[in-house]
Amino acid sequence: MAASSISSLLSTPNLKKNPSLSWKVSMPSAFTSFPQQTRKLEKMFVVMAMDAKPTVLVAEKLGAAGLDLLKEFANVDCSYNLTQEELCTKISLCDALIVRSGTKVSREVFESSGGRLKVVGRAGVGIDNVDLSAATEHGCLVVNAPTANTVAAAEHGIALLTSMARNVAQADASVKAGKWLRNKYVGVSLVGKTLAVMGFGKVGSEVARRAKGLGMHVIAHDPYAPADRARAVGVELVSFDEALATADFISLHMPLTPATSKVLNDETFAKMKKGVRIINVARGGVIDEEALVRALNAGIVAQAALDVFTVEPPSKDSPLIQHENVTATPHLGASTMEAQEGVAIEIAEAVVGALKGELAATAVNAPMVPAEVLSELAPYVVLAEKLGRLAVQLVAGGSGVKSVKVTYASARAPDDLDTRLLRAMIIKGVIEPISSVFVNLVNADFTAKQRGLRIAEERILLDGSPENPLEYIQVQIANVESKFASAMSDSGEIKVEGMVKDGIPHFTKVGSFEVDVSMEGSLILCRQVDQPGMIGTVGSILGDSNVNVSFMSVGRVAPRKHAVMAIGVDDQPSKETLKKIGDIPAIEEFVYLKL
Ligand SMILES: NC(=O)c1ccc[n+]([C@@H]2O[C@H](COP(=O)([O-])OP(=O)(O)OC[C@H]3O[C@@H](n4cnc5c(N)ncnc54)[C@H](O)[C@@H]3O)[C@@H](O)[C@H]2O)c1
Ligand SMILES: O=C(O)[C@H](O)COP(=O)(O)O
Repeated sequence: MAASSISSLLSTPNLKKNPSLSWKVSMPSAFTSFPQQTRKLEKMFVVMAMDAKPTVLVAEKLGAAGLDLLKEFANVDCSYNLTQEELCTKISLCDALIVRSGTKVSREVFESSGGRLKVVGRAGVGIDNVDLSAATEHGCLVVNAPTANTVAAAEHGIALLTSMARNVAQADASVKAGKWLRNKYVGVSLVGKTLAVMGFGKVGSEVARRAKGLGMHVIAHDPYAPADRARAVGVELVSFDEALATADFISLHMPLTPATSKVLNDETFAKMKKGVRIINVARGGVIDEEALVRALNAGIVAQAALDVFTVEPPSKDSPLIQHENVTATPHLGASTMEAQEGVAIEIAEAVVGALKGELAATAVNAPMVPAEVLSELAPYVVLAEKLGRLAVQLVAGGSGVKSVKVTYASARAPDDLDTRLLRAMIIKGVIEPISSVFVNLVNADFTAKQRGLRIAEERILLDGSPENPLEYIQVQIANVESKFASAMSDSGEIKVEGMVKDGIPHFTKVGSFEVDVSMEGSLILCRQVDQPGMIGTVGSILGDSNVNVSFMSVGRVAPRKHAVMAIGVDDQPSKETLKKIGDIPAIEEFVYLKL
């Protein structure tokens, strides 16, 4: 593939005004639907012959500066507090929709749009309220505003920390009720106390800076953050268990992902210092709320200050909300004048740009590249992203994900294979599973740099026929510990490798073990004593749990020594099923990875 054809991937498609029509927008967008990697690539050139301005539905309050920007370009319908039914009715007349966290943009909304909806703008960071798969399948771009409310969220986290420590909310309510209970609301000091920041990203690092200013000793847990970045602000990165065991205060700032769902639960509360205090301005789902009530009643947790909840708004009668040691705010982390003006401008610019057919740096399910360019690279793009996902999920700790080395083995001459697209997808695969950031072709290198992630690329020129772009791709992550020791190379890096077979991405090597598994669904890796019956034993456990196996392969360095079994599964096995596999005597280690 000539380098020049790739450069067009990074350019902004020109908007062609068609004089024959009052307005014509061509939005070149080709989405590779990663969840269905084998899905034939679809080229979706959306042509909107517009006799009038596009219509933008603003379904939640948006700052005036953003509304003014939108009105210069489109008809703007501000309709708040719509029911799902009302939203589905209105959306069929709209070209763009802007929401915050309070509107569920479900598959039904995209279906009701009838193909007219071209972009959804999330005026904030988290897009867990938007059905991304449905958006992509319906050719709808999703953009967000990932940075404008960071400081606001951090300030709210500090506000909750300090007001909780001094019982401000409870004391205020009692004074307003005509009481004067000075002895009841004796608080605790912050200076010298230990704050554990769980998730050292944009918000978490800003909270850490402010807590240091309050004289607190700040530690952080974030398996993926570079240690030197934490040290730069006087924060020590520690293990999850160490954070729980030593913190006087715990502040949550990780995204809601399958790995962080209910990460605070009965088991982890039991590991905390008695009397710990919890702050959550991330996502409600990272806490098992019933377990938190139990921990509060048992005195394990002295107080909790919560801005986010698994169901919003929470029930007024919820035991958590009604608990006297809980301070609650209605998801106010981003609710400052300044933050709301910032996200409003950011999202308005992104939505207008998208309607003009421009690639947006804050696109979440970005249009990858025109189909004709991807037609040759499509399976390798999916392979690259999944290898990145595989590698980062194996990280167990260490000094953070700072250095990723990518090796491309190809018989193609260097200038006949532009790897920028593959590089972007590997960055996407490494960052997205551990962050609320969404990586696309436009922002990949910026996002990596922002997180202190260095990507080194190497080529191996192979002999043989150059008909295939690549023989294999290898991804290595250095200076980290691995959840699966067998994934470590002889030189101490996590190493995974893959190739494309018959158009399907295959996982072909982990550490020094050769395997061969189609990269569909999810993956179980086991290292076991190489002996007869292992495939059957593991297969039976999965079968008994109704988990369908898509692929199974065994790699070994020498017979009757050790082997690695790689099992592709269509469904996520339960924790109990995975435990049964781990309990097989011959299984020395295993790990479950979502692709
Ligand atoms: N309450 C609010 O109004 C409000 C406002 C802004 C952001 N948020 C939420 O706060 C969260 C963080 O936002 P951000 O902008 O800082 O995101 P970010 O992506 O910058 O930071 C998230 C950090 O979490 C880390 N992480 C991922 N998995 C982890 C794990 N298992 N354990 C520990 N750390 C882990 C990542 O490495 C990353 O550094 C998001 O969920 C976002 O939606 C809420
Ligand atoms: O993810 C975010 O940006 C915050 O949760 C803010 O959500 P909001 O826009 O509903 O305030």
